[in-house]
Amino acid sequence: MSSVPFNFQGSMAPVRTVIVVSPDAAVRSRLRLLLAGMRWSVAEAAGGAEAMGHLDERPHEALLVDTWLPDLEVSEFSKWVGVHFPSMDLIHIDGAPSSTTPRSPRRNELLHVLRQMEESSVGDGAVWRSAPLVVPRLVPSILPPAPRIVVSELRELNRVEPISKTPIMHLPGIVGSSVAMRELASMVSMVAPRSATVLIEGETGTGKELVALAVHRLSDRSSKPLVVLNCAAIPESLLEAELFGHTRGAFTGAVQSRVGRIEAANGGTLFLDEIGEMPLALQAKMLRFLECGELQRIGDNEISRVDVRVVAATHQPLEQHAAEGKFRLDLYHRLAVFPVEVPPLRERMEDLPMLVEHILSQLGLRSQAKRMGEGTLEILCAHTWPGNVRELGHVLERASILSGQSAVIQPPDIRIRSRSRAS
Ligand SMILES: Nc1ncnc2c1ncn2[C@@H]1O[C@H](COP(=O)(O)OP(=O)(O)OP(=O)(O)O)[C@@H](O)[C@H]1O
Repeated sequence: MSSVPFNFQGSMAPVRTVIVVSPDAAVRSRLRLLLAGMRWSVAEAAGGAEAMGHLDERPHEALLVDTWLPDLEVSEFSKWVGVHFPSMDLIHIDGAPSSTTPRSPRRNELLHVLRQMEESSVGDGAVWRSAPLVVPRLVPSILPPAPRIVVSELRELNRVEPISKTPIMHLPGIVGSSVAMRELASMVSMVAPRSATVLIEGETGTGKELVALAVHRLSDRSSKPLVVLNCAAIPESLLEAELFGHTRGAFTGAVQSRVGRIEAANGGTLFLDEIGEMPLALQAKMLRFLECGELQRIGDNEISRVDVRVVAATHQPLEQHAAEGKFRLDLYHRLAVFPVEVPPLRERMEDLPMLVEHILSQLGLRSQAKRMGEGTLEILCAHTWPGNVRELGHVLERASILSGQSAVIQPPDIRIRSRSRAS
């Protein structure tokens, strides 16, 4: 097959789009180069969830998927692709056929690129296929030529918490395969298709917002709006109008009538972040809405009905606050129809390597892609992460800046504020 050179001047824009899904940046970048030379426009994803994000943004013609993904079972992911994008070609990166997808004329072109890559790698003695970086013992004989994470460190981590054989449930955008995260994923997958109210509890930075997003995206409301309201970010005096809307002249400054967030979410999901910050008086009105689905704008005599699923999140001990009278107990019970707890990072440190991979690949979209040098994961593992995944993201972003032009983050680049260091 002849390859059509890619014209960088733009007269021959890339017309075919493919997502390369592999946890191995070297595999991704080699495929990107080869495919770009054949006029494929290539998007990269380090895992299944990231690939799903790309697919959500716009359709692609094909997916090249590695033999192992950090966040999803390849079979689960392939099944998901088959259901949601039945006309898209999915090819496993080792060239194995996929029974779930059709054979397009361009499939041969992609297989040709894979063969080219294999041949060029064999020439220099390297094995190109991506090895499962985080679970090296599953495929001990295949290691990538330049692993970004030192395998011995990963073995240590794997010893702490063996990877469960339970299939990984899919939570879009959420990385993790620890037992706790699998349990969370299974709970979310079960409740998402229902209309039950969900209360997401967990420390700051654990990913509660991502879980709320997953509940919406995995529900049959996903094509309808997801409206987010952070109860802590809006002054108490404005919160009621923001939620319920108002008529013109309902209060000083209400120069025109306005739809509230609840109404804006009709048919979809309303995510109330930091629900613990909602004033008590408004909690009573919220409870009434949750009980009967009826809505009355401020200043309006009319009552309307809306179909809104409510998902709330809090980092506060809401049950305790309810017992102390700081939060309405009846509202707590109404919200906590289905409570889910997002575990703190320190209780699922086995997720840390794949979170690091994920965050570095995200940072790599904005600037130079980096990998972790020897000894760096040990430093990260010694910390207790009070700010959880958000803190990890900040530490890695700082490390990435401090590493300058180098593609490798070294131990001195990792600066964790001593105030929050593990004792
Ligand atoms: N499991 C995860 N996989 C990938 N990214 C994650 C994960 N958990 C958290 N993050 C990232 O960490 C950051 C914080 O997550 P998020 O805002 O969802 O946390 P939160 O629990 O809602 O925090 P807060 O209580 O402070 O609002 C985000 O950038 C998010 O993308």
